[in-house]
Amino acid sequence: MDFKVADLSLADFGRKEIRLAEHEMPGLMAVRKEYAASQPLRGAKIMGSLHMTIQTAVLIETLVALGAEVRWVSCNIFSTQDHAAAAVAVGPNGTVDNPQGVPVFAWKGETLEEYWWCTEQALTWPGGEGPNMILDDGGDATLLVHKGAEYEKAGAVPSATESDPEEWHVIIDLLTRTVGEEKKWTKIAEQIKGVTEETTTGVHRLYEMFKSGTLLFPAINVNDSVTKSKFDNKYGCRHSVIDGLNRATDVLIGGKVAVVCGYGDVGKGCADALRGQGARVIVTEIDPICALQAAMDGFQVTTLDEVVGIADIFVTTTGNFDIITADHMARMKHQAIVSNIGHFDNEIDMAGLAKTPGIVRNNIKPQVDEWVFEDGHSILVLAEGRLMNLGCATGHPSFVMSNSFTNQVIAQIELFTKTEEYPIGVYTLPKHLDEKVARLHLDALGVKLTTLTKAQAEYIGVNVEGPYKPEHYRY
Ligand SMILES: O=C(Nc1ccc2nc(N3CCOCC3)sc2c1)c1ccc(CN2C(=O)C=NC2=O)cc1
Repeated sequence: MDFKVADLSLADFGRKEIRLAEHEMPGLMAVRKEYAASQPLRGAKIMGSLHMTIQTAVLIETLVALGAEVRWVSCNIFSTQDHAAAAVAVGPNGTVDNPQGVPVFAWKGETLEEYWWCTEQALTWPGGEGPNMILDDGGDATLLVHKGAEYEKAGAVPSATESDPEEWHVIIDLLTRTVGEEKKWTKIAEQIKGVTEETTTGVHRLYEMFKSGTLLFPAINVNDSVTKSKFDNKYGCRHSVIDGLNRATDVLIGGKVAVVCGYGDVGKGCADALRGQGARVIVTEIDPICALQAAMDGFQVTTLDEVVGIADIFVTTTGNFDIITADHMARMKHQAIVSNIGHFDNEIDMAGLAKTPGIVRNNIKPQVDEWVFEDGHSILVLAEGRLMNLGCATGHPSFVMSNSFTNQVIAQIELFTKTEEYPIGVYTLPKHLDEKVARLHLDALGVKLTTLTKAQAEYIGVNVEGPYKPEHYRY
């Protein structure tokens, strides 16, 4: 059994939390049942690069239940939950003294060198062969295979592009050590039937590679399934923005003024949650359609400059940068709370804040800093301006991840069993499979669907069993 985790003795704790998470991940448990007999992933050798959390452990063990061999790493050096990694390595039938689980190479707080070493380990089966499927989040596994093959083809160090990670030299060092006569990476790339990609960052990289003609195998863009991104963004953040605020500050949200910057799916979820806690929510927006939606949903919509001095809580959700500047923060109320839950870490100008004359940073506890201005007033910044639902809480809850990960399993089955239907390119799942993911979650919420009559179906031009909407439909 090859694996590398922080502490195998955490496996029992991890196993208990995996068992609880399974109850909250009905989509994954349903596909285990549906495909138990047919074993559609028999023969699949899946390398996964996705945050090694309790929820991901349920995904991994679902892939195994469908017949796959799996090797796993986390796609972020900080995101591993060590008890989840330990439980995956030991497995449901193993023991700490006799691990019988999945080879996993992940621990919280990896160095960049360790991170890429883990990725290479998970891409290398005993005997030197590689995977025939990749399950990626952010595209690092796909990147390493492509750069290795490029290196071997050119016989020279591949060039970095702007979407390549800043630790480019680490990758080159690894490749220089591993490329060779046996064309390790070329053979790995040739064996891969396809990759399924979880997030926008990885999807962007895939479209770039396809556009430049360098994509070596087909890809399914899981991110753009409605039952993935809409649920992550709206329902995941609706849950976790409150979780993050409470764990970080225990501040009473009711009666306070909360500003939500951005009214996309993330902003909609956050505004709804904060209003639910009794806050008076004010929205800022650049887009007239989103602004009109916010107004029609009963929120005041104005500029940050107008309200920066009266608000108690700020949440940025825009996916843009410098939304809250150092000047904004200097003008905020004493002990205003500033947080970001948008897609990247640069929505709050932390560098500008740190350069403010006379500013003093008091760390209150991990992920909570008080920044004291010269005039004596202070603000509380969460997670150093990074994603507060991950830094201060545990990200999206299991039920939301069940939607995302059921898309992943269905996409893996689709690409592995129907490879010939997917020439090199980047695809989204057909709508009937997106609808299938939703169907698999309805029983757990007590939903009873209504059935169209044949006449009604003909009337609106759909099949009784769906799909029910045109491709361009916006839910
Ligand atoms: O990124 C994730 N997590 C994470 C956790 C801690 C952390 N600490 C950091 N630092 C930065 C430097 O200073 C030290 C602290 S960065 C960081 C990131 C993450 C994303 C999606 C899911 C998906 N998911 C699940 O699997 C279950 N719920 C989810 O949302 C998980 C983790």
